[in-house]
Amino acid sequence: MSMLQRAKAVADIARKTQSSWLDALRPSPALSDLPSAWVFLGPPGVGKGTYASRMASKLGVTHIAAGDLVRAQIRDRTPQGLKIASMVTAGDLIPDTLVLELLQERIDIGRESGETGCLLDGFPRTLLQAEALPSFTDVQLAVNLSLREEALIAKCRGRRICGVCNKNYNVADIDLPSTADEPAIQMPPLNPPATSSGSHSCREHLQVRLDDAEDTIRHRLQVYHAEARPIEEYFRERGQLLQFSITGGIPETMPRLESILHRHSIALKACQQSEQQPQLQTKQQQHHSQQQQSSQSIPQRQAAASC
Ligand SMILES: Nc1ncnc2c1ncn2[C@@H]1O[C@H](COP(=O)(O)OP(=O)(O)O)[C@@H](O)[C@H]1O
Repeated sequence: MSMLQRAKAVADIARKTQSSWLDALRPSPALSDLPSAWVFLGPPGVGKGTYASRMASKLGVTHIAAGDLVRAQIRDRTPQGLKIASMVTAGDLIPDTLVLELLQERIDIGRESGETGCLLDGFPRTLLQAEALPSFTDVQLAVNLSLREEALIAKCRGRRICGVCNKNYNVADIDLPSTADEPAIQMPPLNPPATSSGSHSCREHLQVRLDDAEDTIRHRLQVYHAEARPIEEYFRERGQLLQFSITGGIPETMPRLESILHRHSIALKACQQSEQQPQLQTKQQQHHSQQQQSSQSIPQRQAAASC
């Protein structure tokens, strides 16, 4: 085999391995005709949008950010947008009925264009929203991101958005030592590229969100803490809650998140398959699978619990 042939063979194997890895990672096909969904929970500034959007583009599924749907209404000065602008600027939540309407509309448009799965971020934010979610998506997993409070505030203050393409950047350079109860955190800034990629240079269009003023950030965190517990409980009771603590920047966090989601997805798919053939499982097999479950990781056990 020539050097070139060998290189091609290696590249082929790498491509196949990568695509089967991605296939396993993708949200499972929904059991109903609703789109399957993973939701990304967590406080303002934790990086829900960053990780959900990167994960979605990696998996080829849609990323839907509730905050973007809300801001589009304000930007387009729709009747709803005019009603909610001051609530958003003050850091308050907008009414459940309105956010549910916006999400339902977005999911319907996606279904018409053939979308079968999505990663949601910034939704649900109240228990009522969590309870309403199964009427329009097949929720399979809730990834609950967490990060030290000082880092959350620094990240919200450092957030910059490109006014042209809506891409998120962050100028905060976070380096917090560990404390008795908290891990050290190191997060370098995420600056826009120095050169323009395509039609514009993000560097020239960076904007600060009105609700990223320090007082408003603290208020948003209070609002988050007031609503978060019951939502986490809701998903925990269903075996769908996956806790994920962030301690570093994107290059360190993304592979860790991918690998935990990968394990979770495999377990969930195995679970769905066994659900489709429950009658084939003998008592002996059940005993064997119980033994295996006790050595699974937390997400695998959660997935098993949810099936
Ligand atoms: N699910 C939701 N329910 C109610 N209000 C929402 C929801 N999602 C977004 N909003 C409104 O949009 C604002 C911005 O949301 P988002 O972009 O997700 O920011 P962050 O997660 O940084 O607070 C929120 O402070 C709130 O006013």
